[in-house]
Amino acid sequence: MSEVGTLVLLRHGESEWNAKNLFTGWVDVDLSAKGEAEARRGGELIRESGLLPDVVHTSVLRRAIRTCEIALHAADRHWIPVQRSWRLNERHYGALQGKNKKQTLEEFGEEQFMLWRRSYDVPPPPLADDDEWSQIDDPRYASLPPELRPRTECLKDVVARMLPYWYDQIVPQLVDGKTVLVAAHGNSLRALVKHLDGISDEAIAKLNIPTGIPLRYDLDASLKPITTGGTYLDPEAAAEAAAAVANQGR
Ligand SMILES: O=C(O)[C@@H](CO)OP(=O)(O)O
Repeated sequence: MSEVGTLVLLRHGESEWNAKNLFTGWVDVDLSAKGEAEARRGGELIRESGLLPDVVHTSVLRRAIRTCEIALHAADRHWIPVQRSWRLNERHYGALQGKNKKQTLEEFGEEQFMLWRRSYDVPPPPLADDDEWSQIDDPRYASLPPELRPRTECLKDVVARMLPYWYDQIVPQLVDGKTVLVAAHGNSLRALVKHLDGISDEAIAKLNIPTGIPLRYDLDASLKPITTGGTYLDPEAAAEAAAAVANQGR
């Protein structure tokens, strides 16, 4: 049992671009039909486990917002308060946004591909402002000062922009004893898990988070996980799906 509230992490269900094997980042794609079903199943797992969230946090991207809605509907918790922040967005994938993962692997080779995809501190080249997949004119980021608006990010950058939200918005609710659901993305959740579990910059490269399977973290009074790595509500499906994420591009 947690000494504070319980944290539940949920990566969005499969997106249309996950299905097409495209780097996505801040591009605002929808869920695929399979992703909608995964989100529903995620909500059912939440309901069956009795882990009923008091509050939910999402990114400002459609795939996380819709996953949250579908899952909470299935869990009969559609009415809880929602907070959204760009700080929970997927990693901005820079010039890789919109590119096919397999073609990128073939063009640049395994080493460069994995550096861009999973190294802690090597960002892809920046995305040009006039690129069709740029978010530079997107009204949802209009109030962000220029120095906070990424044109590319590595995981280290995601940790740096996500942590203020963790400390200011999520931690106070956990300390208050709430069950807090965070519906976000593969790499923004990797950033959070790295922080929670104290994973090294090298070891984080091997961690992949599957779509649509809730990951429960019980925390002690100092916000450290009681079980390192947390517990997936469907561990077998999570192991299989995480291996599939690791193999994308092949
Ligand atoms: O394309 C992306 O934005 C992410 C998540 O789908 O991909 P990856 O797992 O390759 O970091």
